[in-house]
Amino acid sequence: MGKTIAYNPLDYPIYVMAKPVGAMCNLDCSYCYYLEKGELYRGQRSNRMTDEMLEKFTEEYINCQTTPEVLFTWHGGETLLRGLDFFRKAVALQKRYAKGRPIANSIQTNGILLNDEWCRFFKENNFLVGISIDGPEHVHDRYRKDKGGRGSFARVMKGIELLQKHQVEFNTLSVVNDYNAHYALETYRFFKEIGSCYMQFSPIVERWGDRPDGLELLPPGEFPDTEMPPWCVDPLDYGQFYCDIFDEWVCNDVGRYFVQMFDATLAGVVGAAPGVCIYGKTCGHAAAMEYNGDVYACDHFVFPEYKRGNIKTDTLVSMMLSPEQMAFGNAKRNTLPRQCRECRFLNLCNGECPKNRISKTVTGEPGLNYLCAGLQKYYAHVMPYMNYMAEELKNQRPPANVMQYAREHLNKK
Ligand SMILES: C[S@@+](CC[C@H](N)C(=O)[O-])C[C@H]1O[C@@H](n2cnc3c(N)ncnc32)[C@H](O)[C@@H]1O
Ligand code: SF4
Ligand code: SF4
Ligand code: SF4
Repeated sequence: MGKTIAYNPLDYPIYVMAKPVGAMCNLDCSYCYYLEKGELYRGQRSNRMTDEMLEKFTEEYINCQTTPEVLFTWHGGETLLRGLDFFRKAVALQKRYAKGRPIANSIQTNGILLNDEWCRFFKENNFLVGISIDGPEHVHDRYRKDKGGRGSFARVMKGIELLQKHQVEFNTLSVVNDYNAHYALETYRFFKEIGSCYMQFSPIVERWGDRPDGLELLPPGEFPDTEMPPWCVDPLDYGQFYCDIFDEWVCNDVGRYFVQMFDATLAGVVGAAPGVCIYGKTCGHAAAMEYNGDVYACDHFVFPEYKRGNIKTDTLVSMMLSPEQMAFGNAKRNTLPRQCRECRFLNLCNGECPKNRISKTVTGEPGLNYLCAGLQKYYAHVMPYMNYMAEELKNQRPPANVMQYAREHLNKK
């Protein structure tokens, strides 16, 4: 595909998560889906984004946004390994090409390399920092280890203390795996204690396989009966994890702590957009760009068959509006099995993420989400409280009123 369209002609948001470094990290988390992507770039001289690529991306990314504000999202590998100078250049380039438009930056990191200098930079430039931490020490260190097999908890906590010292805005990103699924309340309370007001919990759902390109984790649709790594979460445990956290949240924490899943569910109940692709009707708006400019359908679909092109030869708009990418995004809705189409929670769940649709329905139809049983358990559990909050919102009263109702109701159970 040649470079044709440079400006976005549609009211279609385009997000591209950029990777300043490829599959390079100072940790070696057992469950990491990303480190093996180095196989796709074997033999390359470097896996760091060049300054030229950064400039090209910055200019084009700003120009293709239809909203006044432009949000840059930086991910890795370990994002901070690209060094502070790179991000100083990034901010300078953003200023140059934004021509007065507001710019926001969010960066995802394991937190190990944070020091005073990084934190000052984040504070001065208003970065939102996402920190990966799975819970208290025994939970976090279960899988988030370094290459010598040592847990990384103490180092991450030092990083969080530095962020707090410099008053950098941060949120936490955690996985839900076979282990911490059983420590829901301990994990949630730990995050409250360390001052994480915005929490996101992502399930681990992976399958092992043997692909000719050297990748060992599979996209959906391939090798249906293959083995799952032991750190994957059981669907019902996943549902219970959220139910346990919800009960504490709905009695005490509404309006003080934000859990992405609860916000998305409430949005669905009031008929608003969920704010996160996973629970949306369609997806495909958020691509991932490798350090060398290769663009993939989504960060969870970095496989050669989902590559949309390279920013050196194709524009972001032509890649994001390509028939393949549009079909990818619409497939989220168009390939739902009957069980989902007839599900009473469809408008909230929308079949969750297509990456996790690796199971079959009771009638043997493929494409059911692996987490379905847990999702149903969660939605059934929270519905009375979500409906209560929706009613309060409709009557222009604070949704936090639900706490009184929930305390009375849950205590009776
Ligand atoms: C791949 S890392 C890259 C950024 C950085 N190194 C970090 O750890 O935050 C991004 C996020 O993906 C999560 N993650 C890693 N492997 C995963 C998997 N198999 N399933 C779901 N999330 C995973 C990590 O815990 C982390 O929060
Ligand atoms: S720190 Fe991030 S990139 Fe590194 S191994 Fe862990 S999850 Fe993967
Ligand atoms: S595949 Fe999943 S993570 Fe990727 S855009 Fe779609 S819903 Fe979001
Ligand atoms: S809860 Fe299960 S059946 Fe219902 S929409 Fe979600 S995945 Fe489909």
